[in-house]
Amino acid sequence: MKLSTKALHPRNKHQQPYDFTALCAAVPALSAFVRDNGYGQLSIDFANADAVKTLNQALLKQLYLVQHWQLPDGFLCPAVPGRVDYLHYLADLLALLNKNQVPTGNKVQLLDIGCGANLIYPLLAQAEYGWKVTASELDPVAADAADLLIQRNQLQHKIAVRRQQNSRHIFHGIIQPADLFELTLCNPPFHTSAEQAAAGSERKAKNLGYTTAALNFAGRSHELWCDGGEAAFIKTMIEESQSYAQQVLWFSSLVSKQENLPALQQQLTRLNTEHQVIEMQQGNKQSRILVWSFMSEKQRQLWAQFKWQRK
Ligand SMILES: C[S@@+](CC[C@H](N)C(=O)[O-])C[C@H]1O[C@@H](n2cnc3c(N)ncnc32)[C@H](O)[C@@H]1O
Repeated sequence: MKLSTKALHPRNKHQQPYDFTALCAAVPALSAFVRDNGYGQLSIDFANADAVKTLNQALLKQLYLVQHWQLPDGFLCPAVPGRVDYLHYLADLLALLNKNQVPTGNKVQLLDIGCGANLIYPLLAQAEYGWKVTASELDPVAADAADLLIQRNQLQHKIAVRRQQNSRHIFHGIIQPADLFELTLCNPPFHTSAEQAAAGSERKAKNLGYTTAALNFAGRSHELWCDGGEAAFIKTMIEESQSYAQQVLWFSSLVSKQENLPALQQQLTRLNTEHQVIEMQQGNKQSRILVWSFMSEKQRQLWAQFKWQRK
C-alpha cells in the first residue's frame, strides 16, 4: 500500500509561517537574529547556525513546552516541522487500532534509533502524545548531550537513552526480552562516506542560495554517514527486526533516497511482513517512511485491546 500526501500532516502545528513575534516572546534571544526578509516578512538567516539553534529553542518552548533545549556545536540541528510530521503519521497507524483515536500516555512505548544530541523525536513524541520513549545512540558525546536534555527538562521517567556499543547493530543490545514497543522510528545516517556527506551539505547550502556549506545542518560527519549509507543501515535494521517480531507492533524508518526503496521492499516481502510506504512532503522536500510489521491485523488488534483499552 502506498499513501501519498502533498502537505504537512493535518495535525502538524507548522501549517502557517513562523510567528516570530510569539517566538521572540518565548525566547527573547531570538530577536537578535530576526530581520525583514526583503518581502515584508520576518525571518532569520538560515545559514547562521546560532540563529537556527535559537529558532529551534523558541519553537520547542512555544509550541511543545520544552523549556530547555541546547545543542553542542557541530551536531545535526533538526528542522522541527518535518520531524514532527513523521510522528503524526506513525500515530495514525496506532489510531487505526483504537477507534481512530491516537492512544496517548505512557501505555504507548516508542523506540527511537539514533536519537542524536538533539533528542528531537523523543521530545516531540512526549510533548505531542505523552508516549514513553526509549532512545538508542551510538555516539557517546551525542548520548551524553541527550541525557543532559532529559535531566534539564525533568523527563527521566518518560525518556531514557540506551547506548549502542556496536556500530554494526541496530536493535541487538538495545531491545531487552521484557520490552514491548508499539513503534520504532529512525532517521538513519544516509550518506556512504564522509566526502559524500560533505558534498551533500554543500549541495543543500547552494539550493538555499548560499555559496558555502552552511553549518546549521552539517552535523558531525558520522551522524550523516555509515558504511553502505542508509540502504545498508535499513537492510540491517530489517534483518535484526526479525528477532523482535513479537515485541514490536510497527517498525519504521525514514528513507531519504527513493531509489533505495525497491530492494528494501523486496527484502520485506521475502520476510513475509506487511509493509507500506508513507510519503511526506515539506515544502519542496520529499521524504518517505517505510513501515513494516510481522504481526497480523488480528494480532495487532489484540495488542491494542489488551495493552491500551484494558481498564
Ligand atoms: C541522521 S542522525 C539523526 C539524529 C536525530 N534522530 C535527528 O533526526 O536529527 C543519525 C544518528 O544515528 C546515530 N547512529 C548511527 N549508527 C547507529 C547505530 N548503529 N545505533 C544507534 N545510533 C546510531 C548517529 O550517531 C546519529 O546520531
